[in-house]
Amino acid sequence: MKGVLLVNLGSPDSPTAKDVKPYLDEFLMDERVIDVPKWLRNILVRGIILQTRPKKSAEAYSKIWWEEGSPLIVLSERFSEKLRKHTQVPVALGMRYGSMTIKSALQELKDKGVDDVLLVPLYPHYAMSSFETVVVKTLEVKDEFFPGMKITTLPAFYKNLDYIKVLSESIKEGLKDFEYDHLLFSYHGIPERHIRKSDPTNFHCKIDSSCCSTNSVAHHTCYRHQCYKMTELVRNYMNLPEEKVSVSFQSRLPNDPWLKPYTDFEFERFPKEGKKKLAVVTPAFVSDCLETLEEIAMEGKHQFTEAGGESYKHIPCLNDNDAWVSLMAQWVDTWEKEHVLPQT
Ligand SMILES: C=CC1=C(C)c2cc3[nH]c(cc4nc(cc5[nH]c(cc1n2)c(C)c5CCC(=O)O)C(CCC(=O)O)=C4C)c(C)c3C=C
Ligand SMILES: [Fe+2]
Ligand SMILES: [Fe+2]
Repeated sequence: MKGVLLVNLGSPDSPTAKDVKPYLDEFLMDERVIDVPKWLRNILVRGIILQTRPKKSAEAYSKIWWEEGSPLIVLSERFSEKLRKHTQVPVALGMRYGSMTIKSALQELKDKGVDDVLLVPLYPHYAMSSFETVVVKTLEVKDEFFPGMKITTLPAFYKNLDYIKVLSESIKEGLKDFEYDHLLFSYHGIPERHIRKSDPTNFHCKIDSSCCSTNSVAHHTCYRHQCYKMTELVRNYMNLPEEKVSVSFQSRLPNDPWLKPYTDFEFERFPKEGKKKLAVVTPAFVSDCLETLEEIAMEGKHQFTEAGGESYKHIPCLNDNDAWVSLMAQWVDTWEKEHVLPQT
């Protein structure tokens, strides 16, 4: 029998340093997130980052935490609940890190008689630190605890035209009562090194202005290409002029070069260039989370207005948007009945 496993990133159990620390430990000790030899990762994460970050992160989480819990978890649960109403196929939700594990979600499916699973990493783009680590972890859990299960993965859907339509329509809705002179697509950043590591040709991705727009097999795993492609497709769908839209990358850790331009630098730059009414969309995330609600909606607004900006709006992620739920249900049903995955 077929079933669906949705997997998102995860959150700490509460916005306290005590709960944030083990969560960040699991997250940052992932070899696909901090991709250095284990002994060095130990020093960097446990010896340096975890000495100070949990307190700082807990303060940030406190600002966005809801009565029902972490926004990312609550919104992912709302999405799963709605999806269950739209499809006959059993749906379970797990998180890559934290206490809502992939193992318990697979167990939930197994208890319902499921042995053929569609794995849906809740990320529109491929990156080794997001999409790939979900796939690898799920296969590890399956091999160890559910060896009889079959797992099929839904590919990254960043350029699926139905998804582009749903995303664009939700952006249009978010912009309805807001006059803007620039629309910024702020994607989660990754270290530049990750792009080179994920390049199967070993030479295509130079992270210059041209590689991501020159056709290559590398694009299947090039996060940067996929972010620019998604932006272009949304811009075309919305019929916006090229100069009214741009891309940036947010949320970096110190010491490494990460994908540029950096979102916080753009917030400082835009007002000086006369872009004083800014709308920001965060399409690397399907659900609002710390990175959108605190870093963009709160901190970003502060940075932009301090730099001379006049008006600012963060457009929410798709969350449990009805059209998004229906599209996922359509993908699930097509896979269940026709064994076909969506075109990407
Ligand atoms: C090396 C560090 C990190 C990489 C690489 C990275 C990639 C990456 N992350 C997401 C999605 C999310 N990240 C979130 C929080 C978050 N991310 C990092 C570090 C890396 N992410 C940290 C340290 C944190 C924790 C918060 C903090 O201390 O600042 C979240 C939000 C989680 C929540 O509970 O709300 C999401 C979502 C993607 C998609 C990605 C690669 C493309
Ligand atoms: Fe992250
Ligand atoms: Fe590229």
